[in-house]
Amino acid sequence: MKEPGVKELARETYSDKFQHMVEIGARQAAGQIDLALLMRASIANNHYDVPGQAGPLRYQSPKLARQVIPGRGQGMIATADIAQGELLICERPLDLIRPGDADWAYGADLEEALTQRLTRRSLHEAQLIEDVCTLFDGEGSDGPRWVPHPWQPEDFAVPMPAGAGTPVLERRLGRIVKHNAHRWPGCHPQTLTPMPGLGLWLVPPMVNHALESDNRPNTAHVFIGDVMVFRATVPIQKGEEILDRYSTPLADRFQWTLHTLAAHGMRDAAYEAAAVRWEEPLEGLGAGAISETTLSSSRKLMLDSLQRMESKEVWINGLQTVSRDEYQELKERYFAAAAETRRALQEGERQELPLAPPEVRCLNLLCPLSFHFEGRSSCLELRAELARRVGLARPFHFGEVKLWAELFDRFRKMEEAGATFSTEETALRAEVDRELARCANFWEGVAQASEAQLSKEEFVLWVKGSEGFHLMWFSNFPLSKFLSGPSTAG
Ligand SMILES: C[S@@+](CC[C@H](N)C(=O)[O-])C[C@H]1O[C@@H](n2cnc3c(N)ncnc32)[C@H](O)[C@@H]1O
Repeated sequence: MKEPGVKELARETYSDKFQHMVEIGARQAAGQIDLALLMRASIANNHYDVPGQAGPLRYQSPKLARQVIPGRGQGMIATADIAQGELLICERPLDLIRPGDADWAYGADLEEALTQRLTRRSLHEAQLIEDVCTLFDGEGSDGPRWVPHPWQPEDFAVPMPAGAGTPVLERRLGRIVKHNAHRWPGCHPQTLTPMPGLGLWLVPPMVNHALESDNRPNTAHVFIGDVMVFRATVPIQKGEEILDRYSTPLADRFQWTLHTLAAHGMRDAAYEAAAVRWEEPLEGLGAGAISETTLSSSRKLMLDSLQRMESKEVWINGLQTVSRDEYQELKERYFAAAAETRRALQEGERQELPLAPPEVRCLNLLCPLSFHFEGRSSCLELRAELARRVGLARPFHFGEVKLWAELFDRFRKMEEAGATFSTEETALRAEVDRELARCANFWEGVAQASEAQLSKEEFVLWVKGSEGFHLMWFSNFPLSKFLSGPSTAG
């Protein structure tokens, strides 16, 4: 008689639910993960996590392999060509500290709290600690560095990791957390105030950081509840390294990124040189790279105008400290500099950052100023410009997704409140719809909108639940003022 396979055995022996789990497991092992289902499940669970029935979720594409990369420890290499949009990693955390947990507190040292948790768990969870100890601990030797005690027949429990419960293991776990833990974008369920957590995943930390000299990252990630998902943002050829970036394209100071890198023991000469070019001091980092090039004249003009505006401390002293002429000048100079960047990107030149922190500051400042001087239409346009620039710099990054989703939400709320739209606003709304659909199709994993399972509204609900909308002035500007504010005439 033929031995039953796992599925048959499950069907005959266990409940329907167990069989369902086995089938989900089989599908997920092959990468057939229903991302729309996960997004819906995460919405239903208040974005906290996805229910266990959604599957075991430790998927790593068979086209990825760990390899030693000179100067970088280990990294992930493509062992076959990968198409844009392919799912690379989909995984639940090994551990995650979230708001509401006993050891979470606003402003608490979450790295320390996570280390303490892992130390406690190391006393009785050998598999967990074996997994954790495959991660980079900052000391340079490659590969797994934990050896279990050999099991003896007289042992009455599973083998404990060598050194479990000792300060030596605790210190090592601390180093592993420092180098591999990931900020988790949580928010208060009612107020949507950001309340980040900190987690440790197994496969995502194998992805190294793309330095400026590496070209742009070829992957991006999002969180669906507690699940971390990576997709290829461009086609990746066999042999290429999979690279993300440990920094946000929305950083409005070079320092942000430089400190993130420093925390990882890394420096990026090209990025430091860009900071020098854009006249930001490299505080606390010692001598940085010397920039051999200077800013192009259009960027220099934009920077001069921005610095003049910033010296007025507009965020403290109010928008009225800026004259209409000064506003117009900054806007024109921004668009002249941006046109140069777009041209260079189209021609494949990479002399300047695709989005520099002063440009982010400039757009963040122009957004309220445009409302003040020109009205709603212009303000929406400048917010969309930020989304476009983030999309150019880091396509499909969650920052881009969030900006389009927020604009979609804003337009919908304006419509619900009875707003009528100008011709420009109608055209902009169509662009927002298209861009949001592009982002949603990418993360849901469908080729075109007609195959999507989630409506745009559901997608936005998922995006909003993960961290909320909270980026600068626009996010906090009340809808009512947008309905009754300055007319769209200049
Ligand atoms: C999350 S781990 C990445 C995997 C790690 N390379 C390994 O061997 O397991 C992060 C650490 O990898 C190293 N790393 C990542 N990207 C790098 C890069 N572009 N250049 C040098 N080191 C890098 C840094 O030491 C960083 O703290």
